[in-house]
Amino acid sequence: MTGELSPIDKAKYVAAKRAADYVEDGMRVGLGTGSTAAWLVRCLGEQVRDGGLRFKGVPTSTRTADLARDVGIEVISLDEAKWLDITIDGADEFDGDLNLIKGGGGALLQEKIVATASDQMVVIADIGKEVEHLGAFPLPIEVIPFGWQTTQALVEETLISMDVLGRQSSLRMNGEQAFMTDEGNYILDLHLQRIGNPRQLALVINQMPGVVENGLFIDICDAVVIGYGDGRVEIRDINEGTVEQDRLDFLETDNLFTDLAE
Ligand SMILES: O=C(CO)[C@H](O)[C@H](O)COP(=O)(O)O
Repeated sequence: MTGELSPIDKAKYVAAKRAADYVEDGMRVGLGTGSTAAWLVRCLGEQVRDGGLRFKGVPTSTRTADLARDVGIEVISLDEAKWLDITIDGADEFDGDLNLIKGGGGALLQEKIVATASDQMVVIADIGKEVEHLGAFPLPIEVIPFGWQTTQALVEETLISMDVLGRQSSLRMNGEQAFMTDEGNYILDLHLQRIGNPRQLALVINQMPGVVENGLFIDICDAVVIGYGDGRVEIRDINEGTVEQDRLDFLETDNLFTDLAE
């Protein structure tokens, strides 16, 4: 494994590294899913092993649970934790109101449940995830397998009648098979291009029979830690705007990769 990261991975890494500072001894922490969240889990694992950090993690997917255990984080279920101090997770898009599209990794249901059960949600993202209007990234919706094509037709007809759907929706695949979520459901990706009213859309989609949840996170995120490929990080807070601009170096990255390769 090489120690050299691409600019986008550097951006993800510095965002995750900075966000790890939010975690304090004794906290119950929601751990997101995806490549940026994986950096966070590795950074936190390092602090547990080398710095004596003690916290309990609630993963948002089996992937994150496996990684968290591998790096030495104590994993508990959401029901054991009951309520969380913070959730830190990635996103596919964030806008100026810190509304999000999530679910590119297919974990949106657990991610939304865990984030909503937290005192605060902090998103970690490279600057490429910032958008003026949500929707260029296909909006994932989780549907139950029973009658999924009927659900898909209902979603399409409703959204076309609302002038929201640009193109068709597609069933997410995993090779030849339908992609299956941790809950045994399917994902439909909606190709919308631009979402004019995300709040209304989220409500409309969730009212349809067969839909379990959608990937719009409205009024859930409190702050975004944004990483840049040159090592800069910026923190945007929902109430106070940009609250921090800093620069992290990458010296520790090589250690992290060496550790992972061992
Ligand atoms: O919502 C997610 C998983 O369901 C991820 O947080 C989102 O897809 C971002 O992933 P990445 O950090 O790999 O870009």
